[in-house]
Amino acid sequence: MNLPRAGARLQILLGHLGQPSAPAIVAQPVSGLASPASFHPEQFQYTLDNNVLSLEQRKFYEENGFLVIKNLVSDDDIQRFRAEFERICREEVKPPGIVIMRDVALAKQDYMLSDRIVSKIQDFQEDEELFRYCLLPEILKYVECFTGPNIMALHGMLINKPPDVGKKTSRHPLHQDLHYFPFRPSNLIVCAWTAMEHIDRNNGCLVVLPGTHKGTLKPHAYPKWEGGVNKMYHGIQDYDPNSPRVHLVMEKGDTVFFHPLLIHGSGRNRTQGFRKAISCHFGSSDCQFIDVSGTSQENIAKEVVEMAEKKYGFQGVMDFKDTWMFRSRLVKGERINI
Ligand SMILES: CCCCCCCCCCCCCCCCC(=O)SCCNC(=O)CCNC(=O)[C@H](O)C(C)(C)COP(=O)(O)OP(=O)(O)OC[C@H]1O[C@@H](n2cnc3c(N)ncnc32)[C@H](O)[C@@H]1OP(=O)(O)O
Ligand SMILES: Nc1ncnc2c1ncn2[C@@H]1O[C@H](COP(=O)(O)OP(=O)(O)OP(=O)(O)O)[C@@H](O)[C@H]1O
Ligand SMILES: O=C(O)CCC(=O)C(=O)O
Ligand SMILES: [Fe+2]
Ligand SMILES: [Mg+2]
Repeated sequence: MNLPRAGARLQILLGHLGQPSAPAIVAQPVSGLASPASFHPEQFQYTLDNNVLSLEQRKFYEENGFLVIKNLVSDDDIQRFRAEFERICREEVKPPGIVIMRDVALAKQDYMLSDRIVSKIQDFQEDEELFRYCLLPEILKYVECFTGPNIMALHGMLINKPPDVGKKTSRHPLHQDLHYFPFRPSNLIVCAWTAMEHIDRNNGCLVVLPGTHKGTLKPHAYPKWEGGVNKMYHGIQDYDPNSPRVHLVMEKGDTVFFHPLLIHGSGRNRTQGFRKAISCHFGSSDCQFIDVSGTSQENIAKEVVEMAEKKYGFQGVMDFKDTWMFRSRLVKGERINI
């Protein structure tokens, strides 16, 4: 078999295929995390006991499902991520495993690959320069409040939201990131998302529906948008249109941590600039894979497996769980289940 460059982890994965896989657990309702040492054990379900968050911050996350930390990532680091992103767009470096996405409205313009057509890069775990983001102590310090000490980087993205060409394709429909993930419990997963410049409603800031992390995972599908929808940008069909929305205005370096059930999206970019953010999903390595067969996640599982088969050029050997197994990397503590 022609092994892809995605590296050792994929080889290890393939070596294990055909052997009995780790038992999958079935999706279960989210139960509260025991927090024996907590002062108010019954109060905290979404955060772990720690000395990092103030009581006020902890209560805010519990209630709202997100927390913004101002000025967390330095200008120097952001400059380095930007420079590496530009190198990748110019194809000066080609990190294995990376997935480059163009906006659907720009896809058919056959420009050379450049930072003016790339809307997002996914899976930068093999790019040591971008992966530095997932290792930053100031990020991990907060991540640990949600995941505990054994931390996996599950998925990195650098988002380069393009100016909207008038078709509104630059929007990201309202969704829950958990839709993409075959592991649980959800409370041990968190996204860190850092603004790489000033971001507000003009260039398409993050929009969140506070408190929705207390709900369940909703069915997702492609929104019926006239101007087209980007590949895999599934959205929630039946969200309450009157549910209060918060537009997160952020400065360069500000970082929001949010729960994978929090309903969020991002609006149209009305400026001529490419709005940049860098993010990573983290999870506890104590999480366990679930079998998504027969659940609302079946549609995305099928798409991701098809994409992975296309990318790596073989069929029928990978399932949804495998695609996640070889992309994730340990960043702190010990690797246990995932
Ligand atoms: C294991 C490897 C797979 C990993 C995949 C990544 C999985 C991501 C899941 C993680 C979720 C994390 C948490 C939440 C994240 C929420 C999201 O961001 S979901 C959005 C993620 N989507 C992607 O990452 C898509 C990745 N992009 C691609 O794979 C490609 O860019 C592509 C969209 C498939 C196009 O690739 P390519 O074939 O190289 O491009 P072309 O040859 O130019 O076009 C072919 C064909 O596709 C049309 N097209 C191009 N771009 C898009 C687009 N953005 N949306 C829709 N359609 C697109 C193009 O028009 C061509 O069509 P034609 O009819 O065949 O001419
Ligand atoms: N018709 C729609 N269906 C589904 N999601 C939508 C729709 N219109 C907007 N959204 C999503 O809802 C979120 C919030 O939209 P909202 O209109 O409040 O803000 P915005 O689009 O960011 O700002 P503005 O309306 O000023 O452009 C965005 O994530 C957007 O992608
Ligand atoms: O537009 C953004 O930066 C957010 C995108 C997002 O929510 C996602 O990719 O999961
Ligand atoms: Fe998201
Ligand atoms: Mg709008």
